[in-house]
Amino acid sequence: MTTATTAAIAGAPPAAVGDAAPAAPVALRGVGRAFAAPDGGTRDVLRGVDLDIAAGEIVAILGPSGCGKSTLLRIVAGLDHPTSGEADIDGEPVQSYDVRCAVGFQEPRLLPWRSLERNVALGLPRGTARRAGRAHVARLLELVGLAEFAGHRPHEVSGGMAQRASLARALARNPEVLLLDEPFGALDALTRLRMQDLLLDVHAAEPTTVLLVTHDVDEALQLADRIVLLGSDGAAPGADVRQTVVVPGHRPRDRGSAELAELRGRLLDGLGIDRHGAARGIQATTTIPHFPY
Ligand SMILES: Nc1ncnc2c1ncn2[C@@H]1O[C@H](COP(=O)(O)OP(=O)(O)OP(=O)(O)O)[C@@H](O)[C@H]1O
Repeated sequence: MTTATTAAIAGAPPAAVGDAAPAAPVALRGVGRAFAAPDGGTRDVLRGVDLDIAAGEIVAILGPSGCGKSTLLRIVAGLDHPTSGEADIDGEPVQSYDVRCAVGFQEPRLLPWRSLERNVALGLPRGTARRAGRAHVARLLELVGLAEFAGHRPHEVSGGMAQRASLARALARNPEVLLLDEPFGALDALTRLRMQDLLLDVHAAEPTTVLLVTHDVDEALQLADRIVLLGSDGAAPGADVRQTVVVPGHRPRDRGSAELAELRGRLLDGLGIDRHGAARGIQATTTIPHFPY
């Protein structure tokens, strides 16, 4: 067990700020989640999800819209709870609002009246000494290329810069597990590519475990060690792991490689998307269709 985990469980002070980010393995064992349905019954969204993520691994989750990707991420973060099964981090069950995790969303969710620097500082573990906290925030702003904009407020910077500040805020916690829910989904195509490269730089500097939900097959191929396809077998309601794909090659990968293009095709097939479009009246695209309940 890492120092930070021990601290979280025992209520002891967190690991010193500025330590290399720890990384912990994540295990999902038979995770199911049902929600109340309008007819008074329940509706299975996830069922029997089994997944092991190694410490420091980047795993991308792909699946049709509404299949339960965000729900799975929330369960790992302790923001939601499974109806069956369990989620563990470093062999210990996830707790409510688990302090071992940090979550990044599609929108930066920065406080508009605070400077970027003070927004990033919000992510520091409770009880961080002021001077150590300042130094850590400065290092993170440097890492995400915002050192010169530390004093700017969110409305004074671009959407991509705000999202970088949001990533720095998530990292400020020194998370063992970084959970990213479509973190670049709202950005323009070019900024999105830059952010993907930045995430790889950040991961090289702070090799934490990353679980990334994305709708973008190419993004998953560029960033992940493994891609997990969530979906339903059609026989029973609810989604589980349909396929796990190891992405070949070292990061950063050649976005134009034939090997990745072939894998992209296979993933699109797995998602039920016709890559040539016309045959089934669907546009060939990397955008993923809605989950059929
Ligand atoms: N708190 C809740 N109460 C009831 N239903 C919920 C709740 N949270 C999620 N759901 C339902 O669970 C299903 C899965 O939602 P979730 O957001 O996890 O899917 P997703 O795969 O992330 O979707 P998308 O790709 O569109 O973001 C949806 O049908 C959603 O309406």
